[in-house]
Amino acid sequence: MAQTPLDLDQVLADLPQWRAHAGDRTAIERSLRFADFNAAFGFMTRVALLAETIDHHPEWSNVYNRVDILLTTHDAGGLTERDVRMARFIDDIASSQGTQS
Ligand SMILES: C[C@H](O)[C@H](O)[C@H]1CNC2=NC(N)=NC(=O)C2=N1
Repeated sequence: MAQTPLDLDQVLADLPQWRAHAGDRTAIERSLRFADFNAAFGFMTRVALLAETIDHHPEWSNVYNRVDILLTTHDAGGLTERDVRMARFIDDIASSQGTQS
C-alpha cells in the first residue's frame, strides 16, 4: 500500500538510536548485540510476528548474537509511519534485551 514518504531527518530526530542508510535508498538502520544467539533469535521472532501483523517487513541479517536491521517502505520508495512504528517496537524490545553496537 503506497503512502507518502516521510522526511528522513524528521524521522531520525524522533529515533535517536537509528542512523541513515548510506546507500542509494532512503532507509534507517540499527545494529543490536544480544547475550547470545538464543536471545538474538528470540528478538527476531518477536519482530517477525509484528511484521506479519502489520504487513511490514525488516531487511536484516543475523550473525550469532548480532542483528543488523534496515527499515524502509519499498512500496513508497522511502520511509513511512510503518517504519517508525517498527523502529519504536524494536527500540522497546531492545531496551530490555539488547545493546547497541
Ligand atoms: C504485498 C505486500 O503487502 C507488500 O509487498 C508489503 C509487504 N511488506 C513490506 N515491507 C516493507 N518493508 N516495505 C514494503 O513496502 C512492504 N510491502
